[in-house]
Amino acid sequence: MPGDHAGVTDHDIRVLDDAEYRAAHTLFRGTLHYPPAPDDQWKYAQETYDAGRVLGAFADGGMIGTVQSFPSAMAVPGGAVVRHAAVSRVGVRADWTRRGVLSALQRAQLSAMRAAGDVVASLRASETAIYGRFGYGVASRYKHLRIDRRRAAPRSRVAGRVRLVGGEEGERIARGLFDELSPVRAGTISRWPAWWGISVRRVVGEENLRVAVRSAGGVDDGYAIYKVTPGVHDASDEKPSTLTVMDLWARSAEAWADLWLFVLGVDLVDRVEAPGRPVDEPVEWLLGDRRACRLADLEDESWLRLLDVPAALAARAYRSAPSVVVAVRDAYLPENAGSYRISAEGAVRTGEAADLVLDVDALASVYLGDVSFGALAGTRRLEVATPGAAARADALFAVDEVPWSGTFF
Ligand SMILES: CC(=O)SCCNC(=O)CCNC(=O)[C@H](O)C(C)(C)COP(=O)(O)OP(=O)(O)OC[C@H]1O[C@@H](n2cnc3c(N)ncnc32)[C@H](O)[C@@H]1OP(=O)(O)O
Repeated sequence: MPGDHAGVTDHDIRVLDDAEYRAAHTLFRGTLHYPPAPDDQWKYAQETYDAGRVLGAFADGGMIGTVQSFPSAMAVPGGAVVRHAAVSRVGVRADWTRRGVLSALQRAQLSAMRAAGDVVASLRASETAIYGRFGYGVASRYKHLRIDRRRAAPRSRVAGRVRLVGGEEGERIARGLFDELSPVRAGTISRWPAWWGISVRRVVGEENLRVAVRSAGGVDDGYAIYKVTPGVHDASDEKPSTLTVMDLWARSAEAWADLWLFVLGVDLVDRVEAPGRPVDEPVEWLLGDRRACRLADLEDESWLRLLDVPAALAARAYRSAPSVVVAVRDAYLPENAGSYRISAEGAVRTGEAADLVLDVDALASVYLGDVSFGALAGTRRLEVATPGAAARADALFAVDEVPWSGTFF
């Protein structure tokens, strides 16, 4: 497959074999300005390379760019779960950027993922300018909470039992609970087995991760993975002792509250940081002083790509409301382009005139319910051909819970 940006065809794209994964890993890390992974890190990273899912771009006899994806599934509004590719490790060598190498890699990867039966793909973007052109739209956001633990004054105490579980047993319990609790909320995904190795097991020794498991009546029903970075309390160089919540999932509101009360109760901690949390998580309501809990950041989380638009539209549920015809443009996967009639019964292709016209990245942004058609119309991200159509679409696409992924990759 030759590269095809602005007529440039000076590089080739192909699927890598396992002898080439380490070079791809080194290339990607280099684009993020990291040195090659040492052997003890590579041991975990190499398990995340899947046959057929890693592409490389080649020129002058060497690798100049790479992309890959992990096999996963994603929950969509209404509770259905669709095949999902978690796209990651996107990089082009600095001496080959802005010559269409990523564009060619994207074209090849998008087609390959669709052909393999993935319905959606998602990624976490290093920069916001990169992925919209390839059809990815922001479809969920997360918040980063920063809690002054010494002011927080929790209003209640742990009601069930929370215990620290070390080693393999802690990971085993966390994985079991996670697999039950995700994918469930729209936007949540399944984690591929190697995720746990590289994101948890590798980090346990390096960063002193702790796994807290909550139970009631002898049944485990939630967990939190956290780490504590001891502070410095010299008058000249004050740094707070910080507990960071890495992962927290619970089967019930009771379990959720207990896990938060537990982390807020760990001694010799000044600050609790919780990045990557759902936008609607009501932590401040647990506290006597709600101002101890600050919103440190609100960021784009999932950049979603609808690979198979008819399948993705058919998979999600719609509310009862008058139907609407949506026309979709898709430059990279033209088989998705066309009009779809969306009603409470589902979504079907149609030849009827469109009420709304939008690009596939904008469709991805409304798909899980994070933003409304009305908001996109107001910001000129979609064309309204029939007055009132954006409100009709919003009634159909309405969701009860804001989408969230909760898995960083
Ligand atoms: C999911 C993840 O892995 S996120 C990590 C992404 N990787 C990085 O951030 C590592 C550092 N950056 C890089 O490796 C490269 O700059 C990449 C991969 C982001 C882009 O690769 P390139 O080969 O330069 O992209 P390519 O030449 O195909 O660009 C296509 C278009 O996107 C634009 N573009 C690409 N990257 C950027 C960027 N970082 N900022 C602004 N515009 C960009 C180009 O200008 C071009 O626009 P045009 O079509 O109007 O000319």
